[in-house]
Amino acid sequence: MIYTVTFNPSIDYIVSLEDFGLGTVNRVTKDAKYPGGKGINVSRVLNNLGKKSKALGFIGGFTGDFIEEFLKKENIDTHFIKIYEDTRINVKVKSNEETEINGNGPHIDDESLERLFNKIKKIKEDDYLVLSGNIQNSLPRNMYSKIQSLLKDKRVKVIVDTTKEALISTLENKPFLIKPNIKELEEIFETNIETREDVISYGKKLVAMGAQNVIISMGKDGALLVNKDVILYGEAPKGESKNSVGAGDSLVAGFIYGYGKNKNLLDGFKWGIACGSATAFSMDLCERPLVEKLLKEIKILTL
Ligand SMILES: Nc1ncnc2c1ncn2[C@@H]1O[C@H](COP(=O)(O)OP(=O)(O)OP(=O)(O)O)[C@@H](O)[C@H]1O
Ligand SMILES: O=P(O)(O)OC[C@@]1(O)O[C@H](CO)[C@@H](O)[C@@H]1O
Repeated sequence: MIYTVTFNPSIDYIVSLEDFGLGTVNRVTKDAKYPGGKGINVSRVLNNLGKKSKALGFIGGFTGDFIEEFLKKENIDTHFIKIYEDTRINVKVKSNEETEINGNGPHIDDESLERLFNKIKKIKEDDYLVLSGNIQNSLPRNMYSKIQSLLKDKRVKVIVDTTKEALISTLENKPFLIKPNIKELEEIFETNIETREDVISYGKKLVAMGAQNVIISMGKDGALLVNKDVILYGEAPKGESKNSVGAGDSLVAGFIYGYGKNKNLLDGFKWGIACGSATAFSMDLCERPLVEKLLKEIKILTL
């Protein structure tokens, strides 16, 4: 079974405008609301590919209800812990450029946390666990590392997609996969990344620090996969970008789906890039027919 954990889900309120002006009233031409948060996006893409997962995390208030009902309608298995405060709303402005405004999110009390830990302890050998997205500021930065420790005696494949200390603290427990984008890689190493060689060299450092596999996603420039044996580069297909929100989560979902078929990294990488790009070319998260079409165009090079 694949479990996704979203500590800080959101309603993603997506607004399209002709020109976005600061300090003035902006009128939208189109808007939409989707359940968001990185783990939830992974569960939704897996579902679109025809693969079941269980979505775990914390939701609260009317915004939390919206998310749960939306996911139930899509037939996604949810096991959320209900908390007192409202789930956040993240605003995504699509105009000449994309601008995102992400909320802080609600407080998580100790009892709710304990309830999540108890669910996670039940995860079995050979299951997958996706720990994705921001953890509320009131919680310790090593929260994902603590969760890994709950499973240390089981061979669970842990996938981590988050930022800075929260990500770094998971490396000593040897996650199966981490997926920083370039900006996140720059933040981790407090540096500017200019060339593909830079990306590879920082990817190798993350492997030396404990990650079994590192996929660095690079938007329209595709992605690099680095582990102790190989360096693979996957070119992204060309197309009109409609939405980059969730492209990285789609890559993670595609990877798990493709890898899970024959435990083959190359297949995982191809499916990952196809799903990421299919989401970039869609208004919502990717659907299987476009993913299958793009899959035929993906070229992987061994560097
Ligand atoms: N404009 C684009 N054209 C083609 N493919 C794209 C484009 N943007 C993203 N992709 C695909 O999606 C993958 C993930 O994208 P990206 O690097 O933007 O992830 P991310 O920054 O983690 O996204 P997010 O945080 O919004 O989920 C890329 O590796 C690529 O395959
Ligand atoms: O604030 P976080 O947890 O870092 O990111 C949250 C978020 O931007 O990530 C998803 C896209 O990856 C969106 O659905 C959601 O709004």
